[in-house]
Amino acid sequence: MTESSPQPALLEISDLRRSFGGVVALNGLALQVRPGTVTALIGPNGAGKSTAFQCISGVIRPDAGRVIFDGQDITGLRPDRITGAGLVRSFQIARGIPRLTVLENLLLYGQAQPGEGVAAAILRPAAMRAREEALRERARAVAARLNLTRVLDNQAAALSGGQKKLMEIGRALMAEPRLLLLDEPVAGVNPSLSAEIASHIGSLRDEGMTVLIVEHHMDFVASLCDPVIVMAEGRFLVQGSFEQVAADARVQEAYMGRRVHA
Ligand SMILES: Nc1ncnc2c1ncn2[C@@H]1O[C@H](COP(=O)(O)OP(=O)(O)OP(=O)(O)O)[C@@H](O)[C@H]1O
Repeated sequence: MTESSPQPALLEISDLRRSFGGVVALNGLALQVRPGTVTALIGPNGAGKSTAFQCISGVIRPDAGRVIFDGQDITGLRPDRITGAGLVRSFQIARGIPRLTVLENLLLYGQAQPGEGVAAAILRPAAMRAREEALRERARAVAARLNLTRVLDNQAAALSGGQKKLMEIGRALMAEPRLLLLDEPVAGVNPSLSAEIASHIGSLRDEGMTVLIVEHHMDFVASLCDPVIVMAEGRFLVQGSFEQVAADARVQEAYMGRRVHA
C-alpha cells in the first residue's frame, strides 16, 4: 500500500435492503466507515437510520445486502457474535438495569466474554477471582474516564438523564469495541453535558477508536463528526464535512426545504 492510498474501511455496507410489510426502510444503502473517524449518519425522520443500525448490529436481518466489518462478513450474525467481533452499539434509551448500581451495570456488560462458565468457576476459582478483579478495575477506569466515579455506587435509576447516557456509553466500552455505534447519544441532554459527551467521544477517537453516530442534534454533529453521511429514503445521499453536506441542495431538499445548520 502506498502512503497516499486510503486505509481500508473498518465497516463497509453494500446494497442493504429491508422492508417492513409494504414499507421500504432500506433501499440499497451503501456506506463506509474509515478507521479512526467519528462518522455521523444523519437524515430526515424515516430515512432508515435506526433500521441501518439494527441491521449492522444484528438486531434484525436485512432482506439483502452485505455488512462487512474489518474484512469479515457479519451479515445476519447474532448480536452477541457481532459484539464479540468488536462492533458494539449503545441504545438511545439507556438499557441499564435501574435497580443495579452503575458499577454493577458496567460489570454486567463486561462479562459477555467467551470461555466463561460454571465449570471454569469450579475448576479454577483463583483464576475466576483474578478475572473478576480485573473486570472491576476496568469498570472503574471506564467510569473515571466518563466522570462517573462519584456515582459508581448509586443506583442507575437515580442518575440524571445525561449520566444515564454516559453509563450507556460506558456499558458499550466495557465490551472493548473497535467500532462503537452510538444511537442518539445526546437526545434529551442539556447543552453543557452534550459538550462533555462530545469531548469524551473525541478523546476515544484520539486513542484510536472508531465511532458511528446517529444524532439529530446538528450542533453536536458539526462540532464532532467528520465525515457526515446523509441518507434519505433508505439510501446513501451524500457524504462530506458538516459544512459541505449542510450546503448541499440535495440535503436541504431531503430535509424538506429546512436549512441544515449548526
Ligand atoms: N418495525 C417496523 N415496522 C414497520 N415499519 C417500520 C419498522 N421500523 C421502521 N419502520 C419504517 O421504516 C422507515 C424507516 O424507519 P427508521 O426508524 O429506520 O428511520 P430513522 O431514519 O431512524 O427515523 P428517525 O430519525 O425518525 O428515528 C420508516 O418509514 C418507519 O416507519
